[in-house]
Amino acid sequence: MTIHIGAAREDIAETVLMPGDPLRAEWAAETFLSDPVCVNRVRGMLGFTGTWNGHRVTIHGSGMGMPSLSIYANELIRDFGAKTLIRIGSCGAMQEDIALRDVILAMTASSLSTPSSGIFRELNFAPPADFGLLRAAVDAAERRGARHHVGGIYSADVFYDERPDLNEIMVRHGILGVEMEAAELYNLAARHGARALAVLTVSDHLLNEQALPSEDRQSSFGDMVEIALEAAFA
Ligand SMILES: O=P(O)(O)O[C@H]1O[C@H](CO)[C@@H](O)[C@H]1O
Ligand SMILES: O=c1cc[nH]c(=O)[nH]1
Repeated sequence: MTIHIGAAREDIAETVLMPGDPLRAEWAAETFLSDPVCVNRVRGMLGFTGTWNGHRVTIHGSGMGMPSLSIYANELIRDFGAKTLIRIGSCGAMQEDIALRDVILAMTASSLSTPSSGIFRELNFAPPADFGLLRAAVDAAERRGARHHVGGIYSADVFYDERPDLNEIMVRHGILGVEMEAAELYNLAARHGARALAVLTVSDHLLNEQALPSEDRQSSFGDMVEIALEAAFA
C-alpha cells in the first residue's frame, strides 16, 4: 500500500496498462480482462487487476500530465514491482495522413520539459520506447489490420497550447501526435530498468480540428487496448 495506491503488493500485476482516464481503465478492464477486481480507488484513480489469455494484468489510471503519471508509475515500479508499463492514451494528430481513430505507436517522445528535467539538467535525454514491445505492437497492429503509424510524438505540459510556431516546427519534423504523459513514462522506465511503450489512439486532429466526443475517448478505443495486451505478452 502506498500513499496513492491502496492495494497490497500482490494485487498489482507485473504488466500494467495505463490510460490517463480512470474510467477508461474501468471500461478496458471490464471489456478485455477476465475476473477484473478493483484494486485501487484512492482519489478516484481506479486500478483493476484481472487476466488476459491467462496472464495477470493491471489496468491503472495515470491521470493527466506527466507529474500525475510520475506519481503512479514510480509507485507501480518501485513499490509494486511493475516491469512492463504500456500507456493506452488518446492523442491529437499532427500529420495530414493521420485520421481520427488511427493508432500511433510512439518510438520516441519529445518534450519541452518533463518531471525528470531537474535530474538530467543540461542533458537532452532521448526517451525511447522498449524496442521489443514496439516491434510486437507493430506486429499486433498489422495482424488486426488496424491503421497505425510508428514514429516520434510530443509529450506536452499543457493541453491549451499557446505556441503555434512550435506546432509548425513539430509538423515539419514529422512528429505524429501530441499527448501529455509518454516522455516521463519512458524516462522512468529507463531509470528503473522497466519496459515501456505508448500505444495511442487519435482523438482529435490539430490540422483540421476534427474531434471525437469524450464518451468515445473513454470507452471505444479497443484496438489500442488489444494491441497493448498482445505486445505485452508476445
Ligand atoms: O486520454 P488520455 O490517456 O488521458 O491522454 C490524453 O488526454 C488528456 C488530455 O485530454 C491527456 O492526459 C492526454 O495525454
Ligand atoms: O494531449 C492531448 C490529447 C489529445 N489531443 C490533444 O490535442 N492533446
